Parts: sequence; C-alpha cells; structure tokens
Amino acid sequence: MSNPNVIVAGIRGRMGRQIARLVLDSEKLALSGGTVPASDSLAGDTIAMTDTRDTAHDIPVTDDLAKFDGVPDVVIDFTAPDHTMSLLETCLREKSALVIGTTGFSDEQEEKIRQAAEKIAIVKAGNMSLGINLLTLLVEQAAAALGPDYDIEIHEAHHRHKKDAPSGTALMLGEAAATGRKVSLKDQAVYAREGQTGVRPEGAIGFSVTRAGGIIGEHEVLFGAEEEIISLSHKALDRSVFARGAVTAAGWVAGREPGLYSMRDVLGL
Ligand SMILES: NC(=O)C1=CN([C@@H]2O[C@H](COP(=O)(O)OP(=O)(O)OC[C@H]3O[C@@H](n4cnc5c(N)ncnc54)[C@H](OP(=O)(O)O)[C@@H]3O)[C@@H](O)[C@H]2O)C=CC1
Ligand SMILES: O=C(O)C1=N[C@H](C(=O)O)C[C@H](O)C1
Repeated sequence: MSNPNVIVAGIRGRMGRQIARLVLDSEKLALSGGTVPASDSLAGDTIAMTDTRDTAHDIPVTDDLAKFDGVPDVVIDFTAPDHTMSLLETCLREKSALVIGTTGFSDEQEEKIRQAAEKIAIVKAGNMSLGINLLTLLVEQAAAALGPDYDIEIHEAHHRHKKDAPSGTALMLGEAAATGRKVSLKDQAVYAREGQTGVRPEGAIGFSVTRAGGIIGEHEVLFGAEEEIISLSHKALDRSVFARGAVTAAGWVAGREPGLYSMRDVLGL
C-alpha cells in the first residue's frame, strides 16, 4: 500500500515550511502539495523544496484545496480560521482527514469543526507539543487537588506576528483547569482587566498576554493562595516541537474513523 498523501495548507508560513520539510523526509507519508493565498505569486505553480538527502522536489501549490488533482488522505492546516473553514468544506466532500493546528476560531467556527468531525477524522490541538499536552494533565490534577483557595492565572507570551489572543494553548490550559475544578471555562474566564475592576471574583480563571519580538511560545499556570504559589510552566525553544507533533498526528489520523481527536489521543496520554 502506498503512503498516505498529505497536503500542507499555508505551506509558505512559519509552521507550514517546517511541516512540509518533515513530510518530505518522512518514510511513512508523501507530500503531494500545499496551499498559499490567492495573492501569492506561486499560486497555481510549484514550489521548489529539497529534502534532507538534498534531493530536489517541485511541490504543486494552489490557493484552493479543491483545485488539486487527486484526493488528499490528510490535510495539515496551520493557517488562519477563514482558510480552515474552506479546507473543512473540501475535506468533507473528499472524505480527507484533517489536522488542525490553527488557533483563534469563533464559537461558530468551533461548532462547524465539531459537526464536520461527525463525518471525517479531525485532530485539533492549539498546541501539538508533547510538553504542553502533558501539562494539560498536570493542570487538571492540580486544579482538582487545590480547590478554590488557589486563584488560577494563566499567562502566555508570543512573538509580535501572532494574530490571536489568548493563545490556543492558553485556552487549552484554561479548559484543563476548568475541568479539574468541575466548572465551565466560559463562566469563569476573565480575559481583560482595566480601571476599577473590583476585587477578584471567586473562582475566576484569569488570562494575561505578552506580545514581543520573536518569543516562540511561553505558558504559565499559576495557583496562588495567601501563603504559597504553585507555578506550572512550559517554554517552546523551537517551532520544530509543534511541527513534529503535527506530522505524528497526520500519520495517526490517516484512515481513521470520523471523530474529533486531541493530541492527547494521538500521544496516548
Ligand atoms: N497548534 C500548534 O501547535 C501551533 C499552532 N500555530 C497556529 O498556526 C497558525 C499559523 O501560525 P504561523 O505558521 O506562525 O503563521 P504564518 O502567518 O507564518 O503562516 C500562516 C500561513 O498561512 C497562509 N494563509 C493565510 N490565509 C491563507 C489562505 N486563505 N490560503 C492559503 N494560505 C493562507 C499565510 O500566507 P500569508 O502570510 O501570505 O498571508 C501564511 O503563509 C496560527 O493560528 C498559530 O496560532 C502555530 C504554531 C504551533
Ligand atoms: O502562533 C504561534 O506561534 C503559536 N500558536 C499556538 C497557540 O496559539 O497557542 C501554539 C504555540 O504556542 C505557537
């Protein structure tokens, strides 16, 4: 049987470039194309790439997944929410599996993804690293053990180019804390503070955000009581940690039953 063929959406982006290279080098997956915005001069053409053995490849790129000849087994998406929605439609039509790393979806877009996962296999995670996915387990445990005397604050820091806030990872960590506390994140989240805020609402899960320079991704979950502070944190040192996770997810999801899977499912955590 031939290797599952993969299309990398946003193939010229910070993540897309790294993921495409890893797929090219993979012995279990085949890179069959990539997407770029319609404004990109390479749309409808090919992009020259070399693998680690220095073999040259011309990879077809289009602005629309539906324009490729043949059906992708898996699409890997690290782009922007509107493009993800267009990929979702084509994946539903072609029954392709989808790995979604893109963050910053509206509630309505999240619902469309949930509905699509009734018909196709989707892995979705705001962070594809082993470290963060392990951290979500630890945060859930800590939140369950520590109880409401410990105020939960989540801080994230990213590079100046990031377009959404709080990060998808911060939201995953918030969901984990809420699950541990058996509350809904929607009810407890405090995303902004300014002026006469009043005292901290009991049970709030607070978020704060830094955007500066080239920070790849830093997250801290703090549990603060009157007498002590516990802090669980993660720092990404290289984007390859996300790219490797995405390629692992692509190999795992190819040919799988419909469903909305997490990186914890992929990693067996
Ligand atoms: N889950 C995870 O582990 C991680 C998730 N991310 C998320 O992935 C996303 C991308 O991040 P990053 O790679 O840093 O961002 P980039 O801006 O570097 O890459 C996104 C790419 O998608 C392209 N793109 C945008 N719209 C379209 C479209 N309509 N059709 C085709 N291509 C399109 C962009 O093109 P152009 O630049 O020309 O607009 C760009 O090349 C973000 O949402 C980020 O939060 C990032 C890292 C890890
Ligand atoms: O935009 C990024 O860069 C990142 N985005 C993801 C997020 O929103 O959490 C994951 C990672 O932290 C890098």
